Amino acid sequence: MTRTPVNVTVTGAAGQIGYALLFRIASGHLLGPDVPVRLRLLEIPQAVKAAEGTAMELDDCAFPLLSGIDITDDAKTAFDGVNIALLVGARPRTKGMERGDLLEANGGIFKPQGEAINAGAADDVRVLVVGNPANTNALIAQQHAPDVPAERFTAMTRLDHNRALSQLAKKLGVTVSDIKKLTIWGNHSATQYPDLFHAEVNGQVAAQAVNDQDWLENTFIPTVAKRGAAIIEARGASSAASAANAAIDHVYSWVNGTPEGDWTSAAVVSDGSYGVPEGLISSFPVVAKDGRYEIVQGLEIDDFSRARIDASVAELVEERDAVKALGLI
Ligand SMILES: NC(=O)C1=CN([C@@H]2O[C@H](COP(=O)(O)OP(=O)(O)OC[C@H]3O[C@@H](n4cnc5c(N)ncnc54)[C@H](O)[C@@H]3O)[C@@H](O)[C@H]2O)C=CC1
Ligand SMILES: O=C([O-])CC(=O)C(=O)O
Repeated sequence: MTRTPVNVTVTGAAGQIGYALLFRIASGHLLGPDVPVRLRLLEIPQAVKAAEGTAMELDDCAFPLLSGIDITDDAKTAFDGVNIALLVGARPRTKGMERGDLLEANGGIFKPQGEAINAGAADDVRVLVVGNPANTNALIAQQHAPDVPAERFTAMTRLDHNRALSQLAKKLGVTVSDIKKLTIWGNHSATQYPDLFHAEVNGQVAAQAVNDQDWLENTFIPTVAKRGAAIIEARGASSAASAANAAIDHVYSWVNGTPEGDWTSAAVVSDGSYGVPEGLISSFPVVAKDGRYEIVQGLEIDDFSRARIDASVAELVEERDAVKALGLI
């Protein structure tokens, strides 16, 4: 293998998503079957030993594409020369914690990580934030990386997108490959809006193919939007393998492009499209071309969709204002 390895940094590497993610990165699913990778694992000091255990297992897989693993508890070291940064580690909400406390605790993580990316990342760095609240954590990191083009900071709504594909495919008795142009709008939270009015199923508008407004409004949207909580309820732990899978999908699409005639969903920095305030990191329909995510333009938004997009964006504005008030951005 003569190609220079791509430096991939994973934060929260010893966590449950990290465990589901690292083996797939090392086996070539993140970037492609001919791209060697070098892994950097960032953890808090107490979890470095567990990350070392995962690294031992990665060694034991003898992945031909894995050219090395470094483990550190220092953000500067972790992001030095990084090409792909997967920010998974975050402070989970614990009992009695208010939303503001959670935002503040995560500010303490994503501010220094943004600064470290600004200081040392490779010119082509691409950042995906998975750790919740993902959109606002991405905003905090992005705001502390002024030398990195803002478009390189994204947050993950691909899991919501994949969840919506599966729910719709089941309802219509089709396969997920029959569905195109599905969109998740807004925040990765229960206010998100999975949109079937622009989606197509074998060429027909998905909402028409469903032809059941009650299902769309009272079953489909809440099932997708509250799926994270349903998984926690069923599994006793939050989504891990499906979240890792979505992170792989997000980066793979970003680097390798979305198929002609289709798009996907990602939370990207708003340029003001669809009335989403400029600078917010909000989910949109996006195509990936030449290594860039671009917001799909020109979709007509009816009143039903408008109200739901606006509600989710309003929540993002609130989160942004809260982290601003805390001095985190
Ligand atoms: N955007 C999305 O669709 C989804 C997001 N998530 C979020 O992903 C995050 C990770 O989930 P899990 O892996 O299940 O959590 P986990 O608790 O199993 O692992 C998190 C890891 O992050 C580490 N960590 C904490 N602070 C860190 C720091 N400053 N630097 C580096 N590492 C740090 C912890 O030591 C821990 O090992 C959570 O915030 C979760 O809510 C989960 C599922 C889907
Ligand atoms: O809901 C959670 O805490 C985890 C999450 O983000 C998801 O599964 O979508």
